[in-house]
Amino acid sequence: MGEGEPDRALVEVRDLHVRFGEVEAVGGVHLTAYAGRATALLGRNGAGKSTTMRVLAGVVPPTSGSVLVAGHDVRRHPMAAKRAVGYCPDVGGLVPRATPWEHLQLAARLRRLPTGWEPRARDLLERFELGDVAHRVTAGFSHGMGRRLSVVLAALHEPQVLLLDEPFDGVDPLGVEATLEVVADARSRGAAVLVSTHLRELAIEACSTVSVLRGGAQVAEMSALDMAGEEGARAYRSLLD
Ligand SMILES: Nc1ncnc2c1ncn2[C@@H]1O[C@H](COP(=O)(O)OP(=O)(O)OP(=O)(O)O)[C@@H](O)[C@H]1O
Repeated sequence: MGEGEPDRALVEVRDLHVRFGEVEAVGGVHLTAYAGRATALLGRNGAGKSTTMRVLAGVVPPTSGSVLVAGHDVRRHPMAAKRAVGYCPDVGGLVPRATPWEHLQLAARLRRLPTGWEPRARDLLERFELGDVAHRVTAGFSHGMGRRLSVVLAALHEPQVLLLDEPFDGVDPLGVEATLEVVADARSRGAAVLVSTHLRELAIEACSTVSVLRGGAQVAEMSALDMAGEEGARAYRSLLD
């Protein structure tokens, strides 16, 4: 892709505020995510992680602040920003009456992927152990199967910016491993990855940087290694109170 040079910022969020009526969901987030790196968003329920992700995915507009995705302002150039992103939402996003293969076909059409995307799609389905259910409607899928398919759909077009909101939630160890591989692959081809999760240990495994949100604002940004072990757990706990 050629975007792999180190230290190239692919996500630049400055003083992001998002209001829903009386509720301030995000109140001053600053965040930079770089090519070839993965950043974890950690924080308690309601800290503003998913809302921040939704703004980056172009699903929710920012109330104020500046948000650049792959150099595109999400307000002024929403389509260009969206094209750069692959997004696994925390909930929803799947059509119950459609099969995984139909989801992939639709994603390929919407993304205008050139012919020849099918082998990668099949490979992703196999890696996430969804090959056997590729032609079964998703209505009967377990929560973890739905999570795995959402990661596959986010990764299919090899986006410059990969946004994974709670990708490990309810996912079994093989699914976790496949997700970690998708994160590693994205990093190695020069994408920036953002992972929102409650699982500190997996955040450390998947990411090099951790950003901690509290009450809609960022309260810390640190190396993932500083979050490791008992000392890291204590440091994280102290940021949540
Ligand atoms: N559409 C909405 N309308 C009203 N309030 C909202 C909306 N979306 C989010 N909020 C509120 O904004 C705050 C931040 O929510 P958000 O989902 O971003 O948090 P989160 O860190 O992802 O939480 P969790 O870990 O529980 O997923 C919460 O108080 C939530 O109730």
